[in-house]
Amino acid sequence: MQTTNDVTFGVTDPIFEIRNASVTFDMERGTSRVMDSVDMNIQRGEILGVVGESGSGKSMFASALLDAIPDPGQLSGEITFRPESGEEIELLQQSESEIKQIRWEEIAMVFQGAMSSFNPTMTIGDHFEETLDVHGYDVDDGMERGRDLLSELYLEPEQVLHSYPHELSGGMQQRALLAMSLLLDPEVLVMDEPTAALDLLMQRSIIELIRKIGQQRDLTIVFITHDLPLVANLADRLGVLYAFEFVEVGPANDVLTGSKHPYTRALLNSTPNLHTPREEMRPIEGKSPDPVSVPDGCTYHPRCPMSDDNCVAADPPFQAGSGATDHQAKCHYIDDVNEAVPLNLREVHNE
Ligand SMILES: Nc1ncnc2c1ncn2[C@@H]1O[C@H](COP(=O)(O)OP(=O)(O)OP(=O)(O)O)[C@@H](O)[C@H]1O
Repeated sequence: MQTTNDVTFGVTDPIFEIRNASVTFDMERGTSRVMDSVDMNIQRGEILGVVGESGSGKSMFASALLDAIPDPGQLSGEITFRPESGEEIELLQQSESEIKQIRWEEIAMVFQGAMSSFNPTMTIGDHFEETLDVHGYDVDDGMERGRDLLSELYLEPEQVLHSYPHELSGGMQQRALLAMSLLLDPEVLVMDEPTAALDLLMQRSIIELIRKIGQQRDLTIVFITHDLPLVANLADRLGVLYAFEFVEVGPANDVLTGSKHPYTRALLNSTPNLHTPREEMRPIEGKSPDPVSVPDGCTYHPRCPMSDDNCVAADPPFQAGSGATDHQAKCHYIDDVNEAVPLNLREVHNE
């Protein structure tokens, strides 16, 4: 068994290095720790899929990458952003105005439900112009770029720019938001459930567009979802969140076909095949932990069929087993997991 403190996860050119990042909220009933000492490296140009159940901390992770945790949450630790050119930036040491500049210009974010990101009284064109203007970009050049982006996303530029958000379908709104997020040519796109409100067909077509645009523009994409089948066909690497921390990280194919953590395997087993619509996925047994009182030792032990006294007593470090260190899981028993939690997926592949 290879225990490793190597939390680079084999990433050779990190655009983000996240170390010991935690988010806490002081609540009446105690401190709620909704991100728990997270270490993660993100490779420049990759698509990192972040998956986990509802409430596992996915949105907190997304917000942390922009130092945009909602008040009164407290974000601590180190988040180093290494742009392609220029000096590395310690995100948590930037002033509010410096962070505002980095957001959209370097790191853009697309959330679920485009409607909440658009002002209903402004046309899409007004939004584009305002974004360019606020960031001091040349509006004419920027609008030209905006038109190109809309075309690349199979939208009719003039029609969309002159429309109010409610005049567009959900899929068109989400693509217009995607174009707006790329208007200032960011290096990183953080997407938090960007397709959740759309029907399956539209989700698939937007995923294809995200993949194409990411490749063309050397974008680094962090794609956050509770929908494993959706991200399985998109991500280069997967990070699986459970109880506010990553429990497994690795190349997407390795995680999908040879997952090392019993939680990931339960998640995969709740997905009959990776092309199944979400309606057919089964929830996994047990309840996810309350962030005010996460279990001692391995946080998954109350739900884990493999757990023993050791799991109650000691929080496992990341382990690579006999495999490469780019695929690791936080479990004491990664060498036994194949037998203890067999995968029942009929079809697992990452196209
Ligand atoms: N403003 C807040 N104050 C206190 N706790 C919060 C706040 N926002 C979220 N949380 C808690 O933080 C934890 C993680 O939430 P987060 O939204 O990151 O989960 P998630 O995995 O994105 O879930 P979902 O898939 O449902 O969006 C949850 O327990 C949630 O209740």
